[in-house]
Amino acid sequence: MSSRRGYGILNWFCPSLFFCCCWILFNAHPPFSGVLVVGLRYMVFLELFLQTAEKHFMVGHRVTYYVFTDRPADVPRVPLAEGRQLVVLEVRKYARWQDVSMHRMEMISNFSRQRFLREVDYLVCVDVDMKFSDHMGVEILSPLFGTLHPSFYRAAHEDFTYERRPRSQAYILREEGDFYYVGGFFGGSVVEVLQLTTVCHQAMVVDRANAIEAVCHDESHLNRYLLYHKPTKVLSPEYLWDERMLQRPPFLRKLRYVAVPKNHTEIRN
Ligand SMILES: CC(=O)N[C@H]1[C@@H](OP(=O)(O)OP(=O)(O)OC[C@H]2O[C@@H](n3ccc(=O)[nH]c3=O)[C@H](O)[C@@H]2O)O[C@H](CO)[C@H](O)[C@@H]1O
Ligand SMILES: [Mn+2]
Repeated sequence: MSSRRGYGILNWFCPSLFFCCCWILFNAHPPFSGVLVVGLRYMVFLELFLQTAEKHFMVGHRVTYYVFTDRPADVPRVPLAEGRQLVVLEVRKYARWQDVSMHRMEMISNFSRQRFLREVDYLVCVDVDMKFSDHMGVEILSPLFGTLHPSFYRAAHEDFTYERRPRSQAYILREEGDFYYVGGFFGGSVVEVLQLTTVCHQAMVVDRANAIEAVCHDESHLNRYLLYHKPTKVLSPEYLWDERMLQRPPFLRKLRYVAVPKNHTEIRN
């Protein structure tokens, strides 16, 4: 693997307020990672996210966590290993959780152009309401990678929850589709992530103008993009799992990044 400046992970979360966060990893071959935390309620996830990332994520590499948030003062101080740093990037908030989630594409696109292109080689974009629970290293890195959604890795493509209304820019025909990718874990080189997030954001702008919102929001647009721009690596659901919703099948020996239980109604409203 050759990389000039780093790998990156982006993870985000935001509830009623807007807060987001990213990470960057710098090393001889540095990665970058990012998280979005918008809103006070999603801020409760950030500490465990950072603590477990320090334990499992790109250990031994130089990492920058970019935290996008509307509440910079509330970002927890978590001790970071040498060569790892946290950068807080202030962003605006949106009233609806769906808008917070969808606007991640716009934020990553803008910050990629403004600074990530210069600062890191790879971006990893992840949900913040999660924790790392096993090793996650440079094996995930590739020019463009997506992750199989843990609820759909065994499903037939006709049953994927793709957007099926032709009026939406995220529309996918019944007979099309390779995989159903999860919205909470994707990434790649900064150039590829810039392209992906720009296209997805523009598609959401068109949808809004046409008064339609894709069924799974940014995840629907991510799926449409990855159908026509094939990822160079597809990660198994080991890389994003939800133990509350799903029983771990015996062939999945490790769960590396798992959902932290949350009360959806309470946290989102
Ligand atoms: C694991 C998984 O399947 N994740 C996807 C799923 O999200 P979830 O159903 O897990 O939604 P969620 O509540 O985690 O929201 C997605 C993310 O947006 C951020 N956030 C959201 C609201 C808010 O007020 N503040 C805030 O910071 C935060 O980083 C959060 O993790 O569906 C969403 C779209 O419907 C996105 O595609 C998510 O990536
Ligand atoms: Mn989530």
